[in-house]
Amino acid sequence: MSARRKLIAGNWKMNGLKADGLALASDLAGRLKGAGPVAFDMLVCPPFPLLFPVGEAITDSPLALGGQDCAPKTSGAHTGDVAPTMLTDAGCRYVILGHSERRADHGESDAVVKAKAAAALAEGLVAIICVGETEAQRDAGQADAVVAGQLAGSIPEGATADNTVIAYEPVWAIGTGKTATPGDVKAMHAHIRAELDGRIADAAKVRILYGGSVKPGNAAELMAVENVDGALVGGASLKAEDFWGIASACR
Ligand SMILES: O=C(CO)COP(=O)(O)O
Repeated sequence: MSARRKLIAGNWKMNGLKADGLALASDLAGRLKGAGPVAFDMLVCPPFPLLFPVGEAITDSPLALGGQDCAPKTSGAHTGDVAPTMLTDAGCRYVILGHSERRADHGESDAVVKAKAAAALAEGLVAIICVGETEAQRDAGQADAVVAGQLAGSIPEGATADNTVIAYEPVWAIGTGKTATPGDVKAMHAHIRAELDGRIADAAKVRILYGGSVKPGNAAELMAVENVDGALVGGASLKAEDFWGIASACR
């Protein structure tokens, strides 16, 4: 039994309008309330415009709220950006940073991710820092080196097991229906844990999530893998039944 409590995080990405988000979050909050003590923490990360209404709808629930990105600055002339303070103001406790879609769509480098994470930690948010290799990098035998480089470049000073979570999301497994094998996941999560040593205080206590086509049907197998401390879920987090099914696979 791991001392690390599992975190089941839903990344809604750019999906859903207000009514959808409210219905989904309220459904999950209701299930959490009805379930009594559970073996996991549950988090939803809606698009920015939904943070305030969803946050208000789940105020009295253990369901946690997170943003999908934040700026590396606290305020000012940065059109289109969202400050970490704005996330906490909306009720967020977490923020996803360095997701491969942001690295690809917005050219976010490790240095940018690190600056964002530093700003998030300064605001008291928990940073979920995403890493993962592309299919070409894996095929070339570079997966371990790529992930080690991302960890070295993206983790800010002051990171601890309490304020930082790592999410391993192989790019080729995101939204493709392909999942890494339990053996590959075990090897990569052990590699990540070893790389965290010396970079994060209490590295043994850091939660390392797996993400990439996690579904109710494969969750139990993946969540049982050593050093897998939860899931970062995209598509299957948009249906309460599926997301709850994934969480229920946690033992
Ligand atoms: O990118 C992901 C979560 O951040 C994973 O997305 P899918 O679960 O849709 O593959």
